[in-house]
Amino acid sequence: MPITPAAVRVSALRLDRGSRTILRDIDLTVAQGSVTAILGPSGCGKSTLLSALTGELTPAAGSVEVLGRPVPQRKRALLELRKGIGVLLQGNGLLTDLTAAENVALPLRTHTDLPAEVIRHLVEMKLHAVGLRAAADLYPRELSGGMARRVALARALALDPPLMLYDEPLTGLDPIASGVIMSLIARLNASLGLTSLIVTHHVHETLPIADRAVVIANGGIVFDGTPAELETTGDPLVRQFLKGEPDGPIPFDAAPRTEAA
Ligand SMILES: Nc1ncnc2c1ncn2[C@@H]1O[C@H](COP(=O)(O)OP(=O)(O)OP(=O)(O)O)[C@@H](O)[C@H]1O
Repeated sequence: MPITPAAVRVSALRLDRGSRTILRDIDLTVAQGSVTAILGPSGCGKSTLLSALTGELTPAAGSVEVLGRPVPQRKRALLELRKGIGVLLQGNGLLTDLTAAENVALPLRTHTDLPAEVIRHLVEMKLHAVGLRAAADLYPRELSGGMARRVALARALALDPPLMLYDEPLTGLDPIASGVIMSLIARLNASLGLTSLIVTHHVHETLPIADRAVVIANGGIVFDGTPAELETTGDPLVRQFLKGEPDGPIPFDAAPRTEAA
């Protein structure tokens, strides 16, 4: 059987912010084609882990490989790698004076030399993929929260990245819009052959579409398994997180603080 390279391979990783160690001893291999939920209490370092994958944050120790190669330090090589990573942030980041179509076209205009007609066609395809072809000429202020998130998703997909990173994709959305976004993430992952990492607090909305759940707490990975294993784990720390209980092994009112070595 051919061995498929991992989409992400993190080994003995330590990430510091200033003099503080946020995460240590992180080992994580993400199979191509999978959907992984990265869960954990506020401030545990989920977004920090994503910053190491995009090369925004340089590891204090250990290694990070994305799409089969080490995350480079050099700016040019990093920009090249980032074209292969689609990022959807909770703030959407849509430019308010551009229409939905113009927002989706932006990465294509910036990073390719494609003729305007081809870009127009690609933008139509991306908006169609998120069910918003009819909204092409609307401005962000004319979109609902869920629609704006879908436009941002279409824009993140503009350059056909094989890896998608979602940072809190459901923040600010009502349950119906949340359901639409989650099923869209699952459908796009399957139909476009992507690999998706979803950082989220929304455990119950995310687990149904995830192949794997990783829980981060107290500076490291405290659970790594299938959603079914997560639901039945007896680990008190993980159970406390799942039930949202304030008292237990996770200090919910404070991020883990360990001084860098
Ligand atoms: N740019 C930064 N500079 C300094 N400290 C930072 C920076 N970004 C994050 N931190 C700190 O790193 C820790 C982890 O933050 P991070 O945003 O990764 O957590 P998170 O798990 O994604 O939290 P949340 O779920 O609330 O978004 C926090 O204590 C935060 O204050």
